[in-house]
Amino acid sequence: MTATAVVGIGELVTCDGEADGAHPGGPGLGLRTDAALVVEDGRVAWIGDSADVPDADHRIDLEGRAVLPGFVDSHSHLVFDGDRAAEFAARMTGERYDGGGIGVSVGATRAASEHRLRELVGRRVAEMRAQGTTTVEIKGGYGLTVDDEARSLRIAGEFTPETTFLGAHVVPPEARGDRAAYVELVTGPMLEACAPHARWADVFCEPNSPHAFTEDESRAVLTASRAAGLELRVHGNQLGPGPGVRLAVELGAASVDHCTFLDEADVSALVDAADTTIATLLPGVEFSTRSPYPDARGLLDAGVSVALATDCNPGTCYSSSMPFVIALAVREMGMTPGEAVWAATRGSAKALRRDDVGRVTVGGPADLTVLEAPSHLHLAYRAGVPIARALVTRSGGWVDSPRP
Ligand SMILES: N=CN[C@@H](CCC(=O)O)C(=O)O
Ligand SMILES: [Zn+2]
Repeated sequence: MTATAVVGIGELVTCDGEADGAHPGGPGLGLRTDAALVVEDGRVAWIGDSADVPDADHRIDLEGRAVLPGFVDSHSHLVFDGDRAAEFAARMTGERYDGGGIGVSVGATRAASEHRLRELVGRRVAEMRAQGTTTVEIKGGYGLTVDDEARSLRIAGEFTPETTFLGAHVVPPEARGDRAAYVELVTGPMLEACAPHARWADVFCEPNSPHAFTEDESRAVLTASRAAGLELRVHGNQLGPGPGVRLAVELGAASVDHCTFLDEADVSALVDAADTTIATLLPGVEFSTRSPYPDARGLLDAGVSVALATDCNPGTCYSSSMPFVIALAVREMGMTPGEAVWAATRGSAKALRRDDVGRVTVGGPADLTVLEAPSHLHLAYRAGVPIARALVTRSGGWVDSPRP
């Protein structure tokens, strides 16, 4: 067994401390200054003051830098080919997003070779890790045939155990004449082919898009997926008010993502379900679609469990950066820097029903992010500056990344 002492940590954020308001009614940021930890075979073996650190085989002196739990990005769509930058540019001059561009990515993804898709996903995952993300969820959803969805999930599974079946992303162009037949395909042969490669099932439940799925269609996909052994997550209330949040809570989904347009009943459903269903906010989407931001402040004050993720995808947010998301959460959604860090680590881990990642704890994996800065406040303060990187990672099959 090899032990590495990491000393000189100016600020250690464990997200495993006494309640301090970083999360409604839950553990707090657990801040320690002048801290050290010992890592043995990829796990945290000791946490304490730098002055008390035990002997170890190796020693890394971080010279006052801050250390956080590795970011947990619980919502991404990394398996795609094609470019939709022109769609983004059109939105910046007033075009509305309605999900129609997903068909463009579907065409390019179907046409790509397996080798190329694997390379694209690998590059995107590396980009995430270089910005401090150590756990990632990856959805399919740009294949939309039995074979193309199974292929996407097989590739995603090479990078993470958190893979999500999203055959119900949109109704593909060739199926538009018969939506019911497409839902039957998704709940039948496509689910059967994909379930062995997925932990989760998701659906784009959105009555405000002609391309996405109604409440009844979404319920059919989610209940069939649950019966096939998958756990549930939902894209809900992204483009306008709708049934997504209530459906997610009714079915005990782990997370309902976007939550941009909520009414009082949605918020109270999320408060009641705070231990089960996390509201995952994706402010990079509002940035990239020029939409109003979700009311994170109101949700936290009401007692909703909130997570943050990138939603990295070619349409609504082609950013893989959790630090960018944290900066938006602080600047645009009224979250404190501490709340935003908690939501991007422990909160996002909860959205994946993971208790091992998203916190720094003795016995847990040494999935750590180190900042080129003395405190977590700098993530929002130095927006756009690449100060975060993964230090040591083990979860999801990722390997060690070098010390800074
Ligand atoms: N809304 C559904 N899916 C993605 C967008 C996908 C796309 O436009 O390519 C999202 O989470 O925003
Ligand atoms: Zn999404």
